[in-house]
Amino acid sequence: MTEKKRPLLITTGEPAGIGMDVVLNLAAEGKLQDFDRPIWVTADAKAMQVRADELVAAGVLKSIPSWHTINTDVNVDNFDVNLVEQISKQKINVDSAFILLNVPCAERVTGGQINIANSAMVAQQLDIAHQLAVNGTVAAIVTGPLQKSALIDAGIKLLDGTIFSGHTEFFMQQSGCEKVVMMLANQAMKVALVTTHLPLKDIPAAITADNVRQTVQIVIDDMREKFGLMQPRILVCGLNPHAGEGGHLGMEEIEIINPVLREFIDAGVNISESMPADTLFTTRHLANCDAVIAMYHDQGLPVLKSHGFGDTVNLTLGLPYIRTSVDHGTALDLAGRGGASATSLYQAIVMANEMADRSIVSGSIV
Ligand SMILES: N[C@H](C(=O)O)[C@H](O)COP(=O)(O)O
Repeated sequence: MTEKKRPLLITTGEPAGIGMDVVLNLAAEGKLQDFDRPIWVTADAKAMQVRADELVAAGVLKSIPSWHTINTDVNVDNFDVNLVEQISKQKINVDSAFILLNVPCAERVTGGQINIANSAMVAQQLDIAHQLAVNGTVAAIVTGPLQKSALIDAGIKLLDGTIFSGHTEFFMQQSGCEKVVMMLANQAMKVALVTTHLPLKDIPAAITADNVRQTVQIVIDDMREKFGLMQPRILVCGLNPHAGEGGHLGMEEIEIINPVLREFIDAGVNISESMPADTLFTTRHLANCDAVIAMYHDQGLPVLKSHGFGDTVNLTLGLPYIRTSVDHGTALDLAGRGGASATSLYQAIVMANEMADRSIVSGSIV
């Protein structure tokens, strides 16, 4: 038997949401065994069992998939080494769909009901994921949905002391990166963002030459490294309607965005100057483009999601490891009841697995 590759780690995120449901759906369909990598999943073991029972009772799962539970304690020294040793000593049934890393909740979980007493457990899953990925114990992280407002209400902060605004910012700060890029991808297009989770009023000030330059460079680097596209064709949205209409509808394109883009064009990169977003996102342009860079979240993502919500993957470029994610939220009304689609999670695992395989071939990660 050939040795398996390094594991992929899935975080189930908010326990009251559908994160556990979609993992169970894939496990029950045997789809977690499509990969020649072990699948590790962070969740509360008791809540996972209850959720599986609920999904069987709801007729969603025909039977409960088999998994193997390992208790985790992120506070012990060499947490990741201990974990690998613990797992290697266990006799794990080959039919186990996944290894569950038990991250206990403070209070009992009820599907659909957010309880901020359990938000620390959500953050702990991200801590575990970061540690295991940054040390190379796992090949990639695939994140399930969390409820940002619950973490904020629980007072959970990012490393820099600001409120919790998303996985993207969390992993960026934990990794000590000055800048990462949020990209969402589906069959129709890939869209990267210069700014992420900011109020609309704060966006113009965040469109600086440095920010645009760093975003473009990270997109180029990761299109090469993670997608194997050595000469990516990139189109860039302006900030203002009509990309500023020659300065009549805003000056950011003339003063900030285009000068930076011309640096890349002069260096031989296949990238546009800023284009009106409404015409950029038409079939004619998208047909000749590998990635779009949008200036802000709701300039790019509604277009992308309208072309494949449910089959879209969210990924973070510029991190020292691979992180992909589902495109949907916690769908509290569906937790434990059925109706949650696991297609985005599956696509996120497929993409993470392909990226991990590509990094082995290119030799950038052993
Ligand atoms: N902007 C993301 C989306 O539209 O899917 C979502 O808010 C998740 O963000 P994080 O991956 O940073 O949590």
